[in-house]
Amino acid sequence: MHHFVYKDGRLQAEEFDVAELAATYGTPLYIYSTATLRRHYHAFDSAFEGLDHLTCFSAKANSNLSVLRLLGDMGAGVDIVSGGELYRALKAGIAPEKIVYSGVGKQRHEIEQALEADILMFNCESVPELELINEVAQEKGLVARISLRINPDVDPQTHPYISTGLKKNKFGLNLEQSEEAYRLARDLPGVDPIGMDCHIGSQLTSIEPFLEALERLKRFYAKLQDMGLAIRYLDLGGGLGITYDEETPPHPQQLGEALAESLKDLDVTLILEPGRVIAGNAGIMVSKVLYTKTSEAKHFTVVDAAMNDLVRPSLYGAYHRLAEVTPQKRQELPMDIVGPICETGDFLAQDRTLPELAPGECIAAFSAGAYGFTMASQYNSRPRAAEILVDGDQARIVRRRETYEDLIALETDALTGK
Ligand SMILES: Cc1ncc(COP(=O)(O)O)c(C=O)c1O
Ligand SMILES: N[C@@H](CCCC[NH3+])C(=O)O
Repeated sequence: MHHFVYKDGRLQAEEFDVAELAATYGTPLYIYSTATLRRHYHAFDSAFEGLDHLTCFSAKANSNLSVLRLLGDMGAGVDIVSGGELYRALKAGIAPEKIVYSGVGKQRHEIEQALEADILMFNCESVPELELINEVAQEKGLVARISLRINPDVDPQTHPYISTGLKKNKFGLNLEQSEEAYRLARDLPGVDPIGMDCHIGSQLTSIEPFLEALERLKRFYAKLQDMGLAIRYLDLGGGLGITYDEETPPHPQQLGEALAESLKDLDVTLILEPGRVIAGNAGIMVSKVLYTKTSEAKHFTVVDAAMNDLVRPSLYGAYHRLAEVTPQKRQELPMDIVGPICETGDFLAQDRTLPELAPGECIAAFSAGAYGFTMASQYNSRPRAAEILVDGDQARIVRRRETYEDLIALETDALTGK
């Protein structure tokens, strides 16, 4: 359920008319709904009520400061994968003791930054990383709380680019390597192994892969206990899918119940790192039709948003529902919705049957609240879109549209030095 619905034949974002928002703030435009973010966070977090748990929103899905703050105010922690995300999380007022840090390429300066901030734990993904965390912590006279990211070799049955828990993926350590690494961690003075972590992939539409991964982790947990390690946190990552088209992912409640059953004998705090399931359907991206044209093979609708604004269709062949902001009765036909970027792969949809769209009208790409703006770039020197957050009858610009000056702000002309 989200708060982008049609009323009297016009798309609304909570109490706002989307066409009016587009006219006021310009396009392409990301619009997020406060009520939907709150609703999704609450639905997710309350699905684990009764379990000792911490929900750490995955900042990579939507790292806008206002979104992080909104979720933080509801009690969320944050899952980060870079120093930049740590910086954002702290700026948004997230308590360091609710921050977990994953990623295969943490650098010394990022480790220092996270140690200084005193985050809850590092989800460590290799032995050299473990050794570096130990070294940096010792230099600072600190002890880093860590878990190891275990790659349980479970097929999440999702797009190959977003599977992360298969043995061919770069993430984490396999069970055998993890055992070795925990032995090492136990003896290193600069780290305190307090947790186990895994994240098997994104946009999962069934519970089974989560449970399979958990079973493997539980067997491993027993081994760690025998090794004398006091594991207090079990981080199961994120990954719960959403409906973009006709997918029917489990409700968080179903995941909560299944995990509660499986975890009942374990004395650990469960950490969850949901991203998409909270933010995905809490945002839309609105663009304006520029031109239409028909070749021998296809009808094209050219809009002012491109792959630099929303890359998921180009990158994964991902489906985003597209619909008119002010629908009218007219002929439907198959078309490609394409952007102005000079790449054949620049499309929001291919061979999609939609009403014949007219220049000047707006269309909305739904389910764009996660991995939408965060994956945007300035390719083709296109200033990035504005982001607005609506809350009932209030709308706030939470990131202004970039300007041409922004495009060159960090550059120096080698000739003039300016
Ligand atoms: C380590 C980690 N945690 C959490 C997430 C969030 O995943 P999702 O948005 O599918 O919930 C990701 C992304 O896949 C991730 O890599
Ligand atoms: N960016 C991806 C998800 C990858 C998640 C990061 N581990 C998407 O748009 O679906």
